[in-house]
Amino acid sequence: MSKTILIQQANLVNEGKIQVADVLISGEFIQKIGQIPAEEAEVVVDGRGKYLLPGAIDGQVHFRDPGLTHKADLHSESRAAVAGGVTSFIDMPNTRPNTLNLDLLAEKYRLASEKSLANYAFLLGINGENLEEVLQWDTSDLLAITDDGLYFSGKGNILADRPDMLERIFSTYKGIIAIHSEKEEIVEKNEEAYREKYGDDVPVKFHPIIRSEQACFEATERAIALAEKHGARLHILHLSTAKETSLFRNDIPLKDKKITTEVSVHHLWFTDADYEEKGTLIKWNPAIKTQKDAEGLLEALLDDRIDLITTDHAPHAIEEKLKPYFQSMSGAPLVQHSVVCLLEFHKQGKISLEKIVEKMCHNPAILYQIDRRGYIREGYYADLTLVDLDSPWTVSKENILYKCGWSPLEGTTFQSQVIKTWVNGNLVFDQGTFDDSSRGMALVKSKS
Ligand SMILES: NC(=O)N[C@@H](CC(=O)O)C(=O)O
Repeated sequence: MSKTILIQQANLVNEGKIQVADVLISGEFIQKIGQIPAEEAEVVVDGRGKYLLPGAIDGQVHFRDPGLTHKADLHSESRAAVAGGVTSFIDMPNTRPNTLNLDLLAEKYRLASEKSLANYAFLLGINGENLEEVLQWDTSDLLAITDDGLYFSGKGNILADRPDMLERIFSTYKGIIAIHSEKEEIVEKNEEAYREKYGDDVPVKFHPIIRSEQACFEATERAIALAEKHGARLHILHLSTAKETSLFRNDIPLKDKKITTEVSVHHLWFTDADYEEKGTLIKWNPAIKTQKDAEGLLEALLDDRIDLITTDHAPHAIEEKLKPYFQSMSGAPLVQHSVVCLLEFHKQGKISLEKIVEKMCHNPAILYQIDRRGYIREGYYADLTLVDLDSPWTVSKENILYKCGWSPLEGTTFQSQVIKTWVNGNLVFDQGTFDDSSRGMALVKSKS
C-alpha cells in the first residue's frame, strides 16, 4: 500500500479558478482538498509558491509501439510525457502493423501495461478492408475510432479517395470519428508542380503551400457537411489554419457538441518563418503555416471554437528527418515540452493558466468521456503535476528524453519547469528522477 501524501499550500489551477489549498493523496486517489493537518499524511510536499495542475491528457500521440521502435517506444515516450506533466495519452493507429482490429488493439494495451509510466488509450484505424467489420462492432467500450489507418498506411487519404466510404462511416458509426483533414488530391497536384520545378529537393518553406490552406479547408468543410448530414460525432485532428476555425462553433458546451476540434502545440508555437532555421525538423502534416494562422488558432482556442490542445507527438530518427524534402518524414517529438510551451505563452500574457488547464486537462476528459481524470477533485485519480513558473531552463541534448534524442525546440529557454508528476497517486517524476517501476492504467470510459 502506497503512503499517504500531502501537497501543502500549492496554487491549485482547476475548474476556472486558482486557489491555495492542501491536497491529500491516498492510494490511487485524491482523498481530500482543503486545510489538512500535516499529521494526516506520511509524506509532506511543500507546494508553496508552486502551481498544481491536473496531469495533462494528450489526445494525439504516436508512440510507435509496436513495429517502429527504432523511433520511439511506449516506455521512452511515456517517461518523456510524465517529465512534461502529461499523465495520460491517446495513441494513434499508424504503428506496424496498423491497429485495424480488436486483437491488435488488445496487444497495444498489453504492451502499454508492461511499459508505460503514464495512463493510456489507443485508437483504431479504418481502411477499405476492415470498414464493414468495424461498423458491426459494439464500440461502446472504445474511447474513439479514427480513419487514420488508411491515410497512415500510405495508400492515400480516405477523405480524398473514398467519399463512398466516408458516407458509409458517417451514416453508420455512432462513436467519435477522428479525422486527419487534408485533401490529398490537392496536395498531390501541388507536389507534382513543385517536383517539376525543383526535383526531389524542394525547399521546405514550400511545405505549407504544397499542403495548402485550401487542402485543409476543403477537407474540413466536407467532413463537417457529412457529419451534419448524418448527425455523426466528428472530431477534426490538429487544425492548422485560421480559415478553418470559422467552421466551428462556440455557442454550445463541449459536452453537447457533435463537431469538435483541437490544435497541436507546434501550430501555435512555430510559423513559416521558422523553416529557414529549423528546415525539415519542423516538417509536419498538416504543415506549420503563417503567423496569421498561428494567431487565428490561438484566438479560436481562447474563444472556444477549438476545444483541445494536443501534441501530435510524432518522433522520427534524425536520419529520417534530415533528408531532401520528399524523403524527409513528417512529424516531430513534442510530448515532453507541450505544457511548458503553453506556460511560456502564459508568461507572455497570451493565455491564462485556467484556460491551459481547461484545454489540456478538463476538455480531453470531457471529449473522450474519461473516467475520473482531468480535474483536481476528491475521489478522482491523483494525476497531478507540480510546476514552478519561475525556473528557467534550456532544452538541450542532455535533458531531451525522447528515444530519437532530438527536439525541434533545442536551444529554447523556458521560464517554467515541471517539478513533480504523480500518476494514479505514484510520484513517477521528481526533479529529473523517475520511478521506472511504476505503470499507468488503461483509460476507462466514464459511466455518465
Ligand atoms: N503528423 C505528422 O506529420 N506525422 C505523423 C503522421 C501524420 O499525421 O501525417 C506520423 O506518424 O509521423
